[in-house]
Amino acid sequence: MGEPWQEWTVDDAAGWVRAPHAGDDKYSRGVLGMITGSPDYPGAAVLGVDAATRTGVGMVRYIGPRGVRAAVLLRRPETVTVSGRVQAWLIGSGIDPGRRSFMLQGDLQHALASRVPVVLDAGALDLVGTHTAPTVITPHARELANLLVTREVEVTVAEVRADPGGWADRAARELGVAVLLKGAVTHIADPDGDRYTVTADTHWLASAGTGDVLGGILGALVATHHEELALNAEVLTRLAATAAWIHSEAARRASAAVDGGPVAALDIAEAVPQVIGGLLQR
Ligand SMILES: NC(=O)C1=CN([C@@H]2O[C@H](COP(=O)(O)OP(=O)(O)OC[C@H]3O[C@@H](n4cnc5c(N)ncnc54)[C@H](OP(=O)(O)O)[C@@H]3O)[C@@H](O)[C@H]2O)[C@@H](O)CC1
Ligand SMILES: Nc1ncnc2c1ncn2[C@@H]1O[C@H](COP(=O)(O)OP(=O)(O)O)[C@@H](O)[C@H]1O
Repeated sequence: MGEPWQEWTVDDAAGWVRAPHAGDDKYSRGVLGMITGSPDYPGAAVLGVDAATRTGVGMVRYIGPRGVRAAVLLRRPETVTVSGRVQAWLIGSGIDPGRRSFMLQGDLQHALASRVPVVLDAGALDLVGTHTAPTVITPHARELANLLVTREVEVTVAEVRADPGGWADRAARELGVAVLLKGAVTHIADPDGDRYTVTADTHWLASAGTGDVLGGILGALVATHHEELALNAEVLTRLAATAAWIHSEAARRASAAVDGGPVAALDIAEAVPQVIGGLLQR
């Protein structure tokens, strides 16, 4: 038996955000490398880069096809689109695993050989287990069921939806990585038995691209905590829970700003700095 599930609170989240200090520069704060988006899904890259930038990372290095780079730069001109050293990778949002170009395969191999912590999302979930760096995966129920089936664990989407905690936990043990299973209640588990939940405050979150925003928030938190992660890889689950909490709270604030009305993915990214400001004041 692992630990009981613990709902991640505002005070828990406040322990995992930090403001830069006088001695910092963009590199010491952490650089997030992102291999996301594709000609079919350029928006996923734009959403993830915007969310990561607004979470307060030192630099985002975006690696992707020319047209997607242009879209990213139009929204976030501070993004650097040349390769270089990074402290963490976010890989897979908006990538079709069945349509990886030769160039993309090379970029993926290079990223996964670099041994810095990795967030694997959407079209990169199949890469779990191909590298040794600390890893957190961010599937929704269908993606988790598909991934487990490829690893010879018989499970259906309906079964994952009926027992998300049990399957997040099982996946963490089977795959040997931290798992953030998305849903109205997000379950975060790791192979050592850490288990956290984040219960979404608003169901407006159930719309296209909000998962890409969550990936950006998490990637930024992982990059900015690279020093702690180098000492203790278990920190990944706490960063994942914090990312889910910030995401939920940003959606709540964005909806509250329109009297409880609908929010779209970019609205959530735009609310992130205020959420982080509030956490820093605690
Ligand atoms: N702006 C962007 O760039 C965005 C990019 N995104 C990126 O897209 C990629 C794919 O992610 P995803 O989670 O959407 O796809 P996936 O897990 O393959 O599920 C497909 C399943 O859905 C079902 N289905 C489809 N239509 C349906 C319908 N009308 N009503 C009911 N069911 C329907 C379909 O069922 P079928 O039609 O086969 O019966 C199939 O089972 C991923 O890389 C992500 O990052 C997204 O974040 C969005 C914003
Ligand atoms: N019914 C719901 N209520 C609240 N949050 C939800 C609900 N359904 C999904 N979410 C959240 O919305 C996000 C959807 O992410 P994802 O499924 O990856 O979508 P996309 O691929 O379109 O970005 C996740 O953060 C998930 O936890």
